[in-house]
Amino acid sequence: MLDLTTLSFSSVVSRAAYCAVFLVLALRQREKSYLWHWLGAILASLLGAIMLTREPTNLTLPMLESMLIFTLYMISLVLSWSGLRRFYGLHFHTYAIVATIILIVTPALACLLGPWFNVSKTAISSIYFLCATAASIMVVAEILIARREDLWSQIVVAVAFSIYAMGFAFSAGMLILTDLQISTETARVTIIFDQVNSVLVYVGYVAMSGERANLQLRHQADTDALTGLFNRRGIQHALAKLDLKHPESTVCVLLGDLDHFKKINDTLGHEGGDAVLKIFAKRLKNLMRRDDIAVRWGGEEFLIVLTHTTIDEAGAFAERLRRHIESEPFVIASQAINVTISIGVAEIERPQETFDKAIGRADDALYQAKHNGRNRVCR
Ligand SMILES: Nc1nc2c(ncn2[C@@H]2O[C@H](COP(=O)(O)OP(=O)(O)OP(=O)(O)O)[C@@H](O)[C@H]2O)c(=O)[nH]1
Repeated sequence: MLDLTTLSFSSVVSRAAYCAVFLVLALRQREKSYLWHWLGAILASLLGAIMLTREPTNLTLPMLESMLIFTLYMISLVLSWSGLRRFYGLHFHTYAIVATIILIVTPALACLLGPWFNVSKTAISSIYFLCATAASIMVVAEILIARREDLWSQIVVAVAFSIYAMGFAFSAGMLILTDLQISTETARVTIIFDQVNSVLVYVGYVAMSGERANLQLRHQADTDALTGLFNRRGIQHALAKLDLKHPESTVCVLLGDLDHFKKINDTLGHEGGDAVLKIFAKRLKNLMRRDDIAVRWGGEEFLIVLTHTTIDEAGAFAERLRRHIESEPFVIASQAINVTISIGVAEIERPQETFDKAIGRADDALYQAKHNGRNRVCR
């Protein structure tokens, strides 16, 4: 069986190692403020763990040292929470700041004032455990209730803090309701529990950061930087996500090409042409439903995939888009420019026809539209 000193020592060493990892991460990505919060959280708990190596049950320590340890652990929990808020890009409301200050200060005040009012060390510890429970619940709520991002790794952190919350609540309950004294055995279990759980938390943070960076990279690789629409690579991923399993569901493709774009470039310059492309993409997105897919297919050519849409509905959509572009001039650097679009429409003959073939037919229809005088829709 491992003795308390060895367990406390390993707790300090593992926290020191995580500090080193987070320091490197934070220094490499200084703009990511959440990494600094989490580094602070680990540092505070490292200092707390160092202080506890002297007396892991924290019962015979002088009150001032106990106060410091409780404060450090509360700071660590609060920084975990604030780091999460920064991670999700959220600001701190005044009520949340007040709540966190209360959580940090309460156990410290209990340590300071407790002896004056003959409050036992056990009761003071239970106040700390109650505050720690509240802080852990705040972290879990931040992740689970808000569900701001679809990251699997955040579930690891939420589970770890749920276990912390239950552990803290259990400890507070035991201290309040029973005569339980913090024995060597209790301290041993607590340190092992904390050791395992803290690994889940810190590895979870690193995984959250990595998972999000991965998703962002994939998003960038799939997206056209100028318009924010999918690029040719992205459509493969977008199509894979679509529910096309039902053979009855009709899918249509539209291929649109802005008319005389070369002239627009000649008039406004390349940057002006870029601005036209951006505005067009914005207007297109405003007309689309959630499941529709828009792709920048080439320079001024756009592919639109409409699911659960018949060819008549797709034709009507194309006509609506054409009129919307024609009717409202594009304003570029205070200059109003009339823009028109030609669109070819085709329905994918499912299940035998491939997307490429249907796009080929939409391209033929687009050619027809250009050939017939532009600013029109052809099937
Ligand atoms: N500003 C800008 N221009 C682009 C971009 N990609 C392609 N172009 C320009 O778009 C123009 C396309 O010209 P064309 O293919 O001749 O077609 P068009 O002038 O639109 O004529 P029609 O399609 O026949 O109506 C070319 O001048 C390209 O340089 C881009 O990302 N930004």
